[in-house]
Amino acid sequence: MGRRFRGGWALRDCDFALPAGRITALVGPNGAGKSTLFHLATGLLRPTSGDLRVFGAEPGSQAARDRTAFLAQDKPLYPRFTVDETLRFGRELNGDWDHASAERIVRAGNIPLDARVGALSPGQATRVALALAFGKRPDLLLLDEPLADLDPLVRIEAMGLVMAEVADRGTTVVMSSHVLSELENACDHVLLLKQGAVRLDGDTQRLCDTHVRVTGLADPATDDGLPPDVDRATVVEAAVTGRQVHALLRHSDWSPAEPWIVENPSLEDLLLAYLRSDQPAEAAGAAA
Ligand SMILES: Nc1ncnc2c1ncn2[C@@H]1O[C@H](COP(=O)(O)OP(=O)(O)OP(=O)(O)O)[C@@H](O)[C@H]1O
Repeated sequence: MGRRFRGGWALRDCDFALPAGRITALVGPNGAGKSTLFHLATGLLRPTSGDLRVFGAEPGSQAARDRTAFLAQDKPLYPRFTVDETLRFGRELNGDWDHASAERIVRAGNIPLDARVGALSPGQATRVALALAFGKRPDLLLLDEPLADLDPLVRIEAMGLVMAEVADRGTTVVMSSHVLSELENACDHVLLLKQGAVRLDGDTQRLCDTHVRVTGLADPATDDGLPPDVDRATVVEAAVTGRQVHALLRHSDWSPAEPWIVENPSLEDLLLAYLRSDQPAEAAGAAA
C-alpha cells in the first residue's frame, strides 16, 4: 500500500497487519508518514497504490466509520460549546453512543459539564476529546499524538485513561507518539515508519527479546569496531566511543564471552537504534 503526494511518496510499499485488541505504537521521525497513515485508515485519504482495510472494510465506508474513532493532532472541538453540549453533539452523531461512559471520563477529570470548551486547559480539552472518542464505543481508536501538548503528569493520566478504557473493552488502539519512554509500558505492538517505509513491525516484548545490546572493547581492525566474525546483516547500529563499541544486534547467534556486556534493550533503546539506523528495512530485519 502506498500514498503519493505532489512532492513524492509519503508512504511506499507498506505491508503490515496490526493486531486486534492491542495497543500499537506508531513511531517515526517528522514526515515519516504517520498522519498520512491515519488519514488513510479513516478514509480521509485514499491509497495511490494497493489497499488498506479496517476490520476487512474499506476505510471511510459506513461499516468502517461505525467502528473507528480518530483523535487528530489538533483535536478539533467547538470552543463555543459547553462540555455538556459537546457530549450531546457526540450522541447525536453516533447511533451506538455510550453517554454514561463519556460523562464518567469527563467527571473523573473534575471538568464541569457547563464549562466552555474554549476555556479548558489543554489537558482538560484532551480529556473531553477522549470522552468523545470513547463515547462512540469504537473498536478501533486512532490517536495521532494526542498527548503532545500536555505536561508530564497530565500525559500519564491521559495515558492511564486510554489503557483503562482499552482493557475494559478490548479496543484496538493505534497511537503515534514521539515520546518513546512513555510507550514502554503502554504498548504491546510497534510499527516504526521511516521515510514512508515500514522499518520495524512486531510485538514489543518479542522485539526486545530478539535483539541484544552489546558493549565491549572496539576492534581497531574493523570500521564499526565489532569483531570480524559478527554477521553484519544482524547489526542495526554500532557506534565507537573512545575505546568502546556499543551496538544493537538482532537475531544474533554471536555470543561474545566476557568482558562483553550483553543485555536485551529497552523498547526505547530499540526504537532509538532503528530511528538512527540508515539500514534498509530488509538488512535491519524489519519484520521480527
Ligand atoms: N496533504 C499533503 N500534501 C502534500 N504532501 C503531504 C500532505 N500530507 C503529508 N504530506 C507529506 O507526506 C510526508 C509524510 O507526512 P506526514 O504528515 O504523514 O508525516 P508524520 O510522520 O505524521 O510527521 P509528524 O511527526 O511531523 O507529524 C511528508 O513529506 C509531508 O510533507
